[in-house]
Amino acid sequence: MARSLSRFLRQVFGWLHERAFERVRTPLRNACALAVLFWRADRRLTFWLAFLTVVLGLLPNATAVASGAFVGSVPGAVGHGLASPSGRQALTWLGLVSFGFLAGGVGLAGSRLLCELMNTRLTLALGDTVGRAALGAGDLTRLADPGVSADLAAVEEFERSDLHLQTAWSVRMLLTMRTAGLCAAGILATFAWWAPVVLVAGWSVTNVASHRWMRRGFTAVREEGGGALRRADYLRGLLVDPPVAAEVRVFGLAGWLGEEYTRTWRAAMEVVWRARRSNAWSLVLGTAALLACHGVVLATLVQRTGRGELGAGALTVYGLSVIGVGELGFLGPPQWRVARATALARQALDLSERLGPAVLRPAPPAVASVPRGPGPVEVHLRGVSFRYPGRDTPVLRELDLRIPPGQSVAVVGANGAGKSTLTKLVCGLYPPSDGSIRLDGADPRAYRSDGPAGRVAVVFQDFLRYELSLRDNVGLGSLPLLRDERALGEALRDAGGTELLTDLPAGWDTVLARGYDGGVDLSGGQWQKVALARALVAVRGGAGLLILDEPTAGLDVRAETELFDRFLSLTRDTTTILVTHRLASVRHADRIVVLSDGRVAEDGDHDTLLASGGRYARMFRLQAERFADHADHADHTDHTDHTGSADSAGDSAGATGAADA
Ligand SMILES: Nc1ncnc2c1ncn2[C@@H]1O[C@H](COP(=O)(O)OP(=O)(O)OP(=O)(O)O)[C@@H](O)[C@H]1O
Repeated sequence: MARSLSRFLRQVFGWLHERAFERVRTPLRNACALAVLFWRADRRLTFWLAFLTVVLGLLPNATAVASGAFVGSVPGAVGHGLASPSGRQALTWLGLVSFGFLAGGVGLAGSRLLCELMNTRLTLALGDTVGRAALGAGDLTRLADPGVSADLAAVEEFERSDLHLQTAWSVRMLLTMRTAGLCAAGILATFAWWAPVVLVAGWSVTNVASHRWMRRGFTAVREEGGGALRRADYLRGLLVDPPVAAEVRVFGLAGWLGEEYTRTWRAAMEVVWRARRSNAWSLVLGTAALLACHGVVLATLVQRTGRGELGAGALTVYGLSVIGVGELGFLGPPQWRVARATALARQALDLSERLGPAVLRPAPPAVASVPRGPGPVEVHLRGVSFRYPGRDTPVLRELDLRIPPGQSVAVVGANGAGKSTLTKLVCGLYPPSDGSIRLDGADPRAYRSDGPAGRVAVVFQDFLRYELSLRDNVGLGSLPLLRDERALGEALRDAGGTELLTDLPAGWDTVLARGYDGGVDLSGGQWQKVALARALVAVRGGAGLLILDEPTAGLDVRAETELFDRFLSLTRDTTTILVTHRLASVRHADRIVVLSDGRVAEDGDHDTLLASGGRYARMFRLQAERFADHADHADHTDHTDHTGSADSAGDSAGATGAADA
C-alpha cells in the first residue's frame, strides 16, 4: 500500500515537474538567451533601456498616487483658497501629476530612440553570432546536420522578416507593462490583499480561454486545412516569384492562379473560422469571468467608500490600480513577438554553442604548419572513403590518387560516380570518413584559407553569383588583387570575357544583379566566364591548385574544349583538376582518371586509355559515334562542314549521356 502510494506520488511529481517546470524553464532559458544577445549587442544601451523600462513602468503608478493626493486635496483648496497651505498642497500635487505625464511622454520618445539603436545593434549581434557559427563550422558536415540547417533557416527567416526590427521595442513594452502591473497590484494589495489575486485570476481565466480559442484555429488548420494552406502559399509564390512569374505570364495563367489562390485560401480559412465559431463559448465564458472579478473588486471599493472608509483620493488611487493590474494580464502582439524573439535567440546561441567549438578547435598536429609559398601543390589521397551524413552507401571507397605538383588531371565518370564529392574533399569541405587527404603534406582544411594566401582555387558547378560589382565578382578570387584592374582585366580576358567590360554600362562597377541601380543580370555563359576569371585571379594571387568542376556546362563542346586548352596552357605551373562529362574536352590533360564504384578504375593519358580498350575507350567511342550520327544528320540538312574523326568526338553537344553508359 505504502509502496503504491509512493509510486503514485512520484508519478504525480514527475508529471508536475514535466508539465509545470518545463513550461517555466523553457521560456526562462529563452529570455536569458535574448538578454545575452542584448548584452552582446551593446552593454551601455542595454543598461539605459533597462533603466528606462523600469522608470516607465513605475511612472504611471506614481502619477496615480499623485492624482489621488491631488483629488484628496481639492476640497481643502476650494474651501480655503489656493494661497492657503491646502491650496498650495493641491497645486504641488497637480504639478507632480503634470510632471508624471510629461516625463512619461519624454521617456517614451527616448525609449523609442534607444530601441531603434538597439534593434540595429541586435541585428548585427544576431548576424555576427550566427555568421561566426556558420562560417566557423570547419567543414560542411556540421552544416549538413538537419537540426543545424533548420536552426539556421529559422534564424535567417527571422532576420528577413520585419519582426526582428521590433524586438527591442516589444521587449521594452512588455517589461514596462509587467512592471506597471506589478506595482499596481502592490498598491491595490494595501486596500485588500485578495483584490489583485482575484483580478489576476480573472485575467488568467480569460487568457486561457482566448488561448484555447486561438489554438483551436491553429489545430484545425493543421489537421484539416494544412494541405489547402500549403497549396495557397505555393500558388501565391507562383504569382510573385520573378522567375516563375515570367512563365506564368507567357502562358496567361495569372488570372487563373489569382482565382485559384483566393479559393484555396478561403477554403483553408473556412476551417479556422468554423473551429473558432464552435469554440466561441470559451471566449464568452472567459470574458464573463474577467468582468465578474473586476465587478467584485470595484463593488467592494464602492461599498467601503460609501461606508466612509475611503476618501475620494484613495478611491482614485485604487480605481486606477484596478485598471493598472490589467497590465499584468494583457496578452497581445508584443508578447507574441517577444516569445518568438526569445526562442530565436536561444536557437542562435545554441547554434554558436554547437558550431562554435570548430572555430577554436586547433588544427591537428600533422597539419599545423601549412606551406604557403608559391608554386604548384601536390595532392595525395590515401585509402579515402567517404559517406555523406545520413547516407548508407559510401560514395568513395578506399580511393588512392596522387597528383604530382603541376600535373593536370581530368576526372571523368558516370553521373553520381563521386567526381564532385572528390573535389569537395580535396577542398577540405568534408573530412574523409576514412583515409587521409594531403595537399603538400597538409590537411586541406588548413589550406582553405579565407585570407589572401589561399592556395586552392575552385569553380564549382553551382558557383556563386555574387550580387556585387563585376570588379568584386572577379577580384574576390584574391583579395589583395581586388583593386588591381590590370590583373582583373587580364583574368577576364583569359576567361574569354573581355567584351563584358565594354558591354556593361558601368564597366567594372556594374552590379551583376537586377534590382540594383544600373544593375545587370548576366547570361549563364557570361556568368561562367566571370567565375572562371575569379579562379584565374586566385591563381595569380598564389593558388597552386585549381579545380574546375564542370563550370562550362553551359558552353558548347567546341567552346569548352578551347577554354580547357587555354586554361591548361595558362595554368601550366599550377596543379589542375578538371571534372567533365565531355571526354573530347580533356584529351589534352596530362592524365585522365576514370572514377567508378568509388575508386579509380582507370588512370593514364588519353592515348594510353584509348589503346587499352577499357571503360574510357568505350565511353569515348560512344561519344564519337554520336558525333558521327550528328554530323551525318547535319550533312544531310545544312551541309555544315564537320570532321567526323574521333578527335572531334566531343563536338557532339549531347555527349553527356554517353558518359553515363
Ligand atoms: N550533400 C549530399 N548529401 C547526400 N548525398 C549526396 C550529397 N551530394 C551528393 N550526394 C550523393 O553522392 C553521390 C555522388 O555525387 P557527386 O555529385 O559527387 O557525383 P558526380 O560524379 O559529380 O555526379 P554528376 O556527374 O552528376 O555531377 C550521388 O549518389 C549523390 O546523390
